[in-house]
Amino acid sequence: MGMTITEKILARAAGHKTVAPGDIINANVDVMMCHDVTTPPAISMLAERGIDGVFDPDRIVVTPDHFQPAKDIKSAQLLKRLDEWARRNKIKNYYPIGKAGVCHALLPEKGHIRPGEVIVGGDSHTCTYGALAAFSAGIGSTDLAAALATGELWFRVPESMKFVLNGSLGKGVYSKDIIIAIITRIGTDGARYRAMEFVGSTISELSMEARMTITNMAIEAGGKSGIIGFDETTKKYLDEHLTAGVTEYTVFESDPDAQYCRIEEFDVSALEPMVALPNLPSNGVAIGECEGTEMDQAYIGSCTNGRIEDLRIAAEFFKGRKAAIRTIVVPATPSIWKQANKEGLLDIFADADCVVAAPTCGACLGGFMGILADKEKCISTTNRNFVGRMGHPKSEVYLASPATAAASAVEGKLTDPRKFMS
Ligand SMILES: CC(C)[C@H](C(=O)O)[C@@H](O)C(=O)O
Ligand code: SF4
Repeated sequence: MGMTITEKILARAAGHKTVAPGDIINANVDVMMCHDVTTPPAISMLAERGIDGVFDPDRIVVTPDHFQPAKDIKSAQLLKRLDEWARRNKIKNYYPIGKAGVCHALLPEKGHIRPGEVIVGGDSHTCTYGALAAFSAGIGSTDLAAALATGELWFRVPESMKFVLNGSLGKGVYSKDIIIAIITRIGTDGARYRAMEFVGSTISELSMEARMTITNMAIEAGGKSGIIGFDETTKKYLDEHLTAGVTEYTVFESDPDAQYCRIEEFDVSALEPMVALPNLPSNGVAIGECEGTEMDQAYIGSCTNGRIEDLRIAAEFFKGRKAAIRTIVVPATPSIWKQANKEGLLDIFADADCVVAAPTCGACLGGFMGILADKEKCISTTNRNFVGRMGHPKSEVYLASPATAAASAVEGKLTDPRKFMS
């Protein structure tokens, strides 16, 4: 019987010829992503057992991102513990403040993600890296502690669910709209503990950055992981980014007779710009159904849509225009920030009265910056719009693409981006 790409990657990591959904395996972990929220507790758990060293420092990548620069004494303490631990363990892939960026944008950009590998991270959106044909899953601090100390982790092999996307995206419609539409169709538990495999002609046409927006939100449908097979676009991205460290990788692909627990087909050519209404990412509606709803704030950034392509798309809407509401733009990594500066995008944002901040998760999870007050509404390019996600429990978050967020910022209300596109 054939195997899916996910099963093949897990079989190899476990040293088995084959695996099947439901198997419990012990897998070798190739990369472990550590940030400032969930890693300090893992460090403490290990310390309580007299363990300070790590199994292999070269497999660990550390970047503070959620509360950096420190917003208060508590976050300063977390950053300090992470910093001291990373230095003590001589973790060469440590990105201290200044080099640090939003983890899921930084790791692919710096060449830490390779096809065929098993990657875990102490963050639910670690599924992002599956866009590069890797198995990648978010884990909690306890699992992270185990992986850091042993280099291995157990998994139950997930069933795979196939999403066949065909058709070309219309004007003003992006990969963010696709993933909001998918989650709206299957629900926030529609892919619970499953590997979401995205295939089809639409995927082939998408850039690597646009693909990462899709895999990033696999967890919002409950997915264990999201994955996209290797193609020319993957290769080109890797050629440009795998410049240091390990440059070899193994390409796996799903067999034609691989088993899927469910197959969902989408024709994206008729898709409209989507908005996920409060308070779930599955509350997607076409922009026409919510247009005109007044907003108080716009946020453009995060591991979902804070990459250079996203900023380029957003900047088009602000050229020669002003933001009608508070608008916060956060390039996800220092390189993205520098590139946006070089291309004049930061000037466009500043001239439009947007606030441009340094790379951080800050605003995305209501950590700091851009906290919403009672009853305030924010159009956001992020991945979650849960109750209180960006501030007051009575505030509201509307999820959309950078184009819809930027158009809405200019108008001060939910706006169809196609209005500004010729
Ligand atoms: C703080 C962190 C553990 C959390 C996550 O796991 O996703 C955060 O990144 C989020 O987006 O809510
Ligand atoms: S940008 Fe937002 S969603 Fe992504 S890791 Fe940071 S807090 Fe989580």
